[in-house]
Order: sequence, then structure tokens, then C-alpha cells
Amino acid sequence: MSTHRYHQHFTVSWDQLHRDVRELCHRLIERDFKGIVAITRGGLIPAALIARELNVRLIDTVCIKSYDHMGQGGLEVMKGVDHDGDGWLLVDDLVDTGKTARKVREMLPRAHFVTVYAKPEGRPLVDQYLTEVAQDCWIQFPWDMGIAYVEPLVDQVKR
Ligand SMILES: O=P(O)(O)OC[C@H]1O[C@H](OP(=O)(O)OP(=O)(O)O)[C@H](O)[C@@H]1O
Ligand code: HPA
Ligand SMILES: [Mg+2]
Repeated sequence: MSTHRYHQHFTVSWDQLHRDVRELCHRLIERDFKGIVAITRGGLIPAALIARELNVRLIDTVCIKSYDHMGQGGLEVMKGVDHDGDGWLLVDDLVDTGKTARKVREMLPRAHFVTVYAKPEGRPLVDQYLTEVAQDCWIQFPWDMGIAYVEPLVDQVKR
């Protein structure tokens, strides 16, 4: 995969992310979970917000890396868990090609797997997600952004 895959950006603010995660929690409220497994690093913040809403205190991680900014490299599992996910909620920020999800599903086949955002290729691998995003769209998360000065339009256009 290369950056050529992405032709659009979908920028998610902290507020938007918080609203989206809360909406996802509404859809999870009837279930009981032993704990949450967050897929690092992107799953950590959604997992913390979900833990707060569902009053879950037991939180574990699967530590995995597949992307270097927009370029996808090899998949590296740095830490797993010692169970098959039965009764656990598995959380990631998004599923894109599904490569990460496929690997983690192998490790925790019985977990209930949710993501906040899902692209069509990866969507079949998760049990639930909140918002679908086009395959060619790069989701820009708030932790990767900062507030910056923007030049007035007249200076941008007329200079
Ligand atoms: O469906 P895929 O094509 O596998 O892509 C989705 C994964 O890629 C990102 O993680 P990344 O490996 O970039 O690491 P990070 O969570 O530490 O940012 C994202 O957080 C998902 O875990
Ligand atoms: N945004 C951020 N990280 C990602 C994406 C994305 O669209 N796809 C895979 N990792
Ligand atoms: Mg990730």
C-alpha cells in the first residue's frame, strides 16, 4: 500500500471523536464485558472513553504496528494476551485494509471486535463499527494534528 491509495481526507476533531465513541457505546450498553483489549496505539483513546462509559476497569493491550504514517509496512506484534478474547471487548480506532484486524482476530477469535471507523475492505472483519469511510479516504485523527495559524484568504489568493 502507498500514499497513492488516498485521495481524500476526513479530519476528526477531539469533539467529533468523543461524540462518535459515545454513540458507539450506546450500541454496546446491553452487553457485559470482562474487560477491554485495546489495539495500540490507535485503539487506546477510544478504549479509555469506552471504559469510562461502560464502567470497565480491566484493560489490556495488543501491541501491534503496521503503518509508518501513510505507508503500510510489515505487521509486527510486540505484545499479545494469554486468552482467546471470550467475554472481552476488542477496540481499535479504525479498520482500513483489515490486515491488522485479521491478525488480531486470529489472536482473540472470541472477542467482540469494534472500531469507531471502518473502510469497506476491512469492514467484514469487525463485529460493530460506528461510521463507514470511503476506502480512498485517509482519516486524520486529532492526536496527529495541532492548531496552526492560517493566513487570511486575501493574502493566500492575492499575494
Ligand atoms: O486495517 P489496516 O489496513 O491494518 O489499518 C488499520 C490499522 O492501522 C492503524 O494502526 P497503525 O499500525 O498505523 O499503528 P498506530 O495505531 O500505532 O497508529 C490503525 O490504528 C489500525 O490499527
Ligand atoms: N488514518 C489513520 N491511520 C490509518 C488509516 C487512516 O485512514 N489507515 C490505516 N491507518
Ligand atoms: Mg493501530
